[in-house]
Parts: sequence; C-alpha cells; structure tokens
Amino acid sequence: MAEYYLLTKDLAVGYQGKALIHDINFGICKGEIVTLIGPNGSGKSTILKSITRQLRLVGGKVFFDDTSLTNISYKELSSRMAVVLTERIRTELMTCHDIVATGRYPYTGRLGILTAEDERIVDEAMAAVHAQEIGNRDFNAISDGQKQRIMLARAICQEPEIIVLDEPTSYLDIRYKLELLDILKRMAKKKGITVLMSLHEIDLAQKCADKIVCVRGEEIMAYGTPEEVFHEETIEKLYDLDNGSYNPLSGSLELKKTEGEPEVFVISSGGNGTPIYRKLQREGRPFAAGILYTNDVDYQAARVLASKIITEEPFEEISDNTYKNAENMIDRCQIVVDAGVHIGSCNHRMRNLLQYAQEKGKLKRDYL
Ligand SMILES: Nc1ncnc2c1ncn2[C@@H]1O[C@H](COP(=O)(O)OP(=O)(O)OP(=O)(O)O)[C@@H](O)[C@H]1O
Repeated sequence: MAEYYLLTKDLAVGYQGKALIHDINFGICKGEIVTLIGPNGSGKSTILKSITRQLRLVGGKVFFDDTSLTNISYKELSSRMAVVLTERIRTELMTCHDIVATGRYPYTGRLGILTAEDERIVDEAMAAVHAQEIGNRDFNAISDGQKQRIMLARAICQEPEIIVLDEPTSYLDIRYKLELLDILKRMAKKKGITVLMSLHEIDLAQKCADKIVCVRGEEIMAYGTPEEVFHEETIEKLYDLDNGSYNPLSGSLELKKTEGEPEVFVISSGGNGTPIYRKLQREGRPFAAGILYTNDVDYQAARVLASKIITEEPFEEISDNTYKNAENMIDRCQIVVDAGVHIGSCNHRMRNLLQYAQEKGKLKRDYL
C-alpha cells in the first residue's frame, strides 16, 4: 500500500489550460481529515473539482493509492469517492430518500434496483444526519441546510474510501455544523475513510483537521498540522486581515481594536476583564487594561482589543515602574473598572492600585 492514500505531485489547477495555482504538493493518509482554508476566490473549489475529475488537470498528477487519477475510470472513481460540492443539483420530483438512495448506484445493477441491504444502508445514513422525517419530502422544497444534510447522507451511504466536500457546513446551524464534523470524524477514525474538504470556519478546521492546506495566490501558502499552521501571522497573512485579528489560542476572530487615548482603565485578572473589553469594543471606546501578567487569559484578549496595556512578567512582584505606569493610567482615564482581580502575594500591590482609584473617585465595579 502507498504511504499516502491521496497524493498530489506538482499539481497545477485552473481553467482553459491556464494554471490558477501550481506546485500543489500534499499527501493524505488513509483515515486522515485534511481541510483547505483560504479567502474567497483563492481556488479551494478549483482544487477539489480537479481532484474529483470535474476539471481537467492543468499540470502534475494526483495519485490514489499509487494509481494516477487519469488511469482510474469514472465508474471506479464513483465507487471509491463520494463528492459533496456546492453546486445545486437539479432534480425533478425526487424525494430526499431518492436522492440519498442514488448514493447506492455504484453498487446496484443497471436498473438501479435497491436490495433490502441497500435500503438498510440508506435508512442508516438518513438517521445519521437526523433526516428521517424529511425522507418523503420533495428535495427541491427543503431548506438549504436540510439539502446539505441530505447530500451528506448520500455520501455516507455510498460507503466510499474518500469523501470530498466543498464548504459542507455553509448552511448549517451550529448544532448541525458540529454534528457534521463529528460524523466525518467518526467516518475517518472508525472506518478509515479519508476526508478532504474546504471550510470557511477556521475555528472548526483547527479543531477537526489532521492537516491544513492554506490556499492563497498562485501557490499553497502553508501546509501542515493545525499546530503548525494556526499562528496569528499565518492566518492574518492568508486572509489579508487588516480589519481585525486572529487569536490562535481560542481560534477566534476579533474585530479591530478601538485606537486612541484610553477613556476607561479595566483592572482584572483570570478572564474577568474579557467581557468588559468586548463591551467597550462594541461601544467604540478606547480603553486600557492592566496590570496583567502575560500568562493571564485576559492578556490574550487585551493584546488585541485594548489600546494600551500594562503588563508584568508572570509570577514576579509588580515592579515600581509598572505600578507607577498603572497609577498614571488611572490619572489619564475617566473611569476605572474593577472587573475582579485575584490578589495573592506577587500582585498584592493591586490592592493599593484599586485603593488609589477609589480615592480619585473613579472606581466602578458594575460596568456590564
Ligand atoms: N468556470 C470558471 N472559469 C474561469 N474561472 C473560474 C471558474 N470558476 C471559478 N473561477 C475563478 O477561479 C478562482 C478560484 O475560484 P474558486 O471557486 O476555486 O475559489 P474558492 O477558494 O473556492 O472561493 P470561495 O471561498 O469564494 O468559494 C476565482 O478567481 C474564480 O473567479
């Protein structure tokens, strides 16, 4: 058996023989989940369509288990690969059950008659996506999210070796997004099915993929494990983020900070400050945060949301200099918010700081 179930070698993809992206080199082992991420129009669908043989390769090769894609017949490919793409499928008077059952066609005879075993597999696939109750509905008369789940059920009952999905979560609510990824994870880890998909939700990609392919410009910008790829600089460069930022620790996106002279100084620790930072951010008020140890969870949020931040090294006593800066910040701000600080032996000077704010008549405890 080949080292990789799917391997691209110097692959170039595009339209009318012109390469849009070239030098695409990645390998996917059996049972691995690989996710393509990247901005709109970067070429994720083009790569998926090329691998699923809906577009002619512009250059290079794709191998399935050491066999070149071009040497695999469409019939063989359809029994090994299930494809869930974004294009709307046009159907006339087909029920959801009928659509799912077409996933069994590679296994049925020429008349497409389903055996009892096929029917059982179809029912199981419908149950896996919680779609039993819409089985008799016209496929054209259900919601986009329901269609997406039906197309997944169709792919499941195809019992493929590899499943290729283009933005499979785009119309799903949060419950079904998580459920879809859970189903794919089980298919990959329990049944050894290889999964290749594109996702816009980078937070989910970070949590479910074994490998990430970052598609941007003419070449693959990065390829590796989520730990290797999900760094602030990589994600901000991939999406040209100048109107916000990416927090690799939480996997979340933050809106651009409100710059300017701080109006409010938030004193906090241990995550107590973060809801207040977000409220101030929504209100468009520039604020300062401190005194934060750089290993405090509030520090991660303050770094990207606060216009000024006063920090101290973890487990160190608060230095004279840092303390003085914090007092100056109290003088500069109109309001000081005590969001809740855990005070111990290292940061005992926080007591004095809060006292100072109280004396200045600026201390508030209920900003939310
Ligand atoms: N049939 C086509 N002929 C020529 N160019 C096309 C065709 N389809 C897409 N393109 C172009 O190819 C580029 C990549 O498109 P593609 O759909 O692969 O991007 P994507 O990363 O999947 O985007 P999105 O996140 O918006 O779905 C875009 O510039 C797009 O306009």
